[in-house]
Amino acid sequence: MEGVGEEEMEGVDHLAHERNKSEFDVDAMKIVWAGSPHAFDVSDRISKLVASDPGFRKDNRSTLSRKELFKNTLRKAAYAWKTIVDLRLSEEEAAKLRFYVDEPAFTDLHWGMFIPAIKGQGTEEQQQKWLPLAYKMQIIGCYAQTELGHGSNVQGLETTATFDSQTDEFIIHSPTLTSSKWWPGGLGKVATHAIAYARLIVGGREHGVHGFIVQLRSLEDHSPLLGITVGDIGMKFGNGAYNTMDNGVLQFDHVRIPRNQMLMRVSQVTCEGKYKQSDVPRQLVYGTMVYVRQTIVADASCALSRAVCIATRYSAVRRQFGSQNGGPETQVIDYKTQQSRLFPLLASAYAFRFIGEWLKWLYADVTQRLQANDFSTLPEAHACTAGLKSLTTTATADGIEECRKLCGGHGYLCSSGLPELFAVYVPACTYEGDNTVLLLQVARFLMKTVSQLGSRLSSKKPVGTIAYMTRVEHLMQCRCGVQRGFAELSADLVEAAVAHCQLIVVSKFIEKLQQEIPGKGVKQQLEVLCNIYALFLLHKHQGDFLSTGCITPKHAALANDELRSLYSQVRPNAIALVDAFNYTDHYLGSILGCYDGNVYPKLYEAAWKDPLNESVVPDGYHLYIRPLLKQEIRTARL
Ligand SMILES: CCCCCCCCCCCC(=O)SCCNC(=O)CCNC(=O)[C@H](O)C(C)(C)COP(=O)(O)OP(=O)(O)OC[C@H]1O[C@@H](n2cnc3c(N)ncnc32)[C@H](O)[C@@H]1OP(=O)(O)O
Ligand SMILES: Cc1cc2nc3c(=O)[nH]c(=O)nc-3n(C[C@H](O)[C@H](O)[C@H](O)COP(=O)(O)OP(=O)(O)OC[C@H]3O[C@@H](n4cnc5c(N)ncnc54)[C@H](O)[C@@H]3O)c2cc1C
Repeated sequence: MEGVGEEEMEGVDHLAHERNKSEFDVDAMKIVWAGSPHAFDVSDRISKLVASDPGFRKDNRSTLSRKELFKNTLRKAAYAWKTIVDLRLSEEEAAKLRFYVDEPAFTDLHWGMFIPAIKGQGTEEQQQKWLPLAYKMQIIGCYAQTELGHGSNVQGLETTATFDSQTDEFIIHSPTLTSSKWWPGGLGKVATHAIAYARLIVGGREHGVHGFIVQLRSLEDHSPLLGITVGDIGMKFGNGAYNTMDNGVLQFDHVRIPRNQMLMRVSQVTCEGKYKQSDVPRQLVYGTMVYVRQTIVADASCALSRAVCIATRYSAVRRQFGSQNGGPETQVIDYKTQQSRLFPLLASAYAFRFIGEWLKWLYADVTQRLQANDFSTLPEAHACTAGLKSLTTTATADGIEECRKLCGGHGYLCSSGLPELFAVYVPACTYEGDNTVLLLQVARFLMKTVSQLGSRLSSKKPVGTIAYMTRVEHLMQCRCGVQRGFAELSADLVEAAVAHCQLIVVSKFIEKLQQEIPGKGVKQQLEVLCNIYALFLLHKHQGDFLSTGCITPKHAALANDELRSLYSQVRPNAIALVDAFNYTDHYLGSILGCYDGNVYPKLYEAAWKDPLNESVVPDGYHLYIRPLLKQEIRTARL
């Protein structure tokens, strides 16, 4: 372009000066972030494969109508599946490919809930029948639990499954409007089968909510089967965003299914109509939700790190005020206020990465124990997955919005990638369990633990977390001490639950640092981030900590001074710390966050691609504006 200055030239790394400041081995940190050299290799290879394939382009999403958007999502899902089959990708590589395609779609629920539900709650025989069909995508499944009238309260679901011993079948029925299944992803237009949750009725007796495999649509022409009314529930928050997903509505009108389509690992119904409850806790029926909650924690670190990567790179590019004698203005990343807003989010992204790793281990451990009928850690696993899902999704949703604000006006452009990221992400605070409802589960668990163990919740925490542990105990004692009911104190108990989850995140970050971490300066950077995460929360909740007496106002002031010092230590490494996420520009989908930092020319170029700029004179000018300008409307009205 005419008069393009050096600072606007393509192919120049406008963040090179920032990258040269790094005090640690970025490639080694990429391995830490990915989890292992193998995980890094898979991630790196697959993200570049997706980024380089025009079949996965996503920069046009905000200009498509809902129907065009949805059809494009189906195209991409089919294209992704073809790529997986043609390249013979492994399950791990296929999951990474769906992740980097970065579009909410029916496949999320097919792979993320339908298959895990059959694996977790189906008998061996049921797994052998249904899993091969599901793995080959010869059936497409969804997870149909929530209803119009009930979501949080699973025991309040109204759909019925009545056993007919004459025909050895269950009759699945929606007795009321509010029993209509409502929200299941993939249900609206695509799924051929559902895991439907219904109240089991055998011989006139109710046995609570169980899961059933129900075919919804013909595998020949995709038409709904007899007794099935199904459709999409309509537009959701944001324009593109989650509207690539067909969240659906479903009504059953006395739909008959064979008895062997009730998921029978946890409990069984015999052909004689006998209900048998295995000697496993009934809550295993909820096992799929526990599984998805732990994946959502890992996903939180991905979403938050994307937003932080965009905001950090742009904060290093953006200059505003502070020019000395005509020199360059100040990079906004150098302002202490920008650092105090941005760097705790950078630290949180790493903290959530490591807690996600630990939770994955905890879930695998509890699953292994369940196989040996050892249910001893199930309550803790439920409380941890519920609480950490709540904590990390709330912090991530708030963090993405903060990153948008950290980018000023340009953060509000779709081309920044932040509005879409926020709109796609925020339902994570609701789905898989409303965050408050889940914290109440944690509060119940804490109450039980306090009553069993006395005041000390657990001594199994690293030294650095004594203040955090004392805070939880103090919050619990203040609430449990008084003789008022759980409901009356629930708002306070939820605060104690949050404090407990923050204690877990801090202690697991500290434990991570006790491991061998290779790479020049890598461990030192993580120690800085761990201290930022811990001290930022201590500063934010210092009222709690001061009331425990385990820190004094002087300590609180020192902590704040230390935070500022830590921000200064992060500053030269900030760009390298977000480069370590190893995101492609395609996956980031953000002009503000592009790797080379060449923001302004890209913003300017993108503007002209907007359909509104296809004509210089906009549609509607001659009909509405010209008459206005020519006073024709005014005289006409007179
Ligand atoms: C890749 C990323 C993107 C992923 C992309 C994903 C796309 C979107 C996917 C969204 C899919 C969905 O939203 S699927 C639908 C999600 N729906 C939900 O999460 C519903 C949330 N509600 C529930 O989970 C339940 O209703 C509860 C836990 C809130 C209440 O259940 P309840 O049956 O009434 O039980 P309650 O009386 O509270 O507790 C009885 C006892 O059971 C225990 N208990 C309760 N639940 C459990 C459990 N799951 N596991 C073990 N134990 C449990 C309690 O601690 C208690 O123990 P004790 O105290 O007696 O010892
Ligand atoms: C994008 C998206 C995708 C989804 N996908 C699926 C899916 O694939 N399959 C599926 O089955 N479901 C799905 N859902 C449904 C989702 O799981 C439920 O919406 C969620 O569990 C919350 O339940 P609810 O809607 O009944 O909220 P409610 O429980 O009605 O929440 C409303 C308010 O009531 C409060 N509240 C409720 N109970 C209590 C209590 N006991 N104490 C204090 N406060 C309380 C909540 O905190 C909240 O503030 C999806 C939802 C969304 C938004």
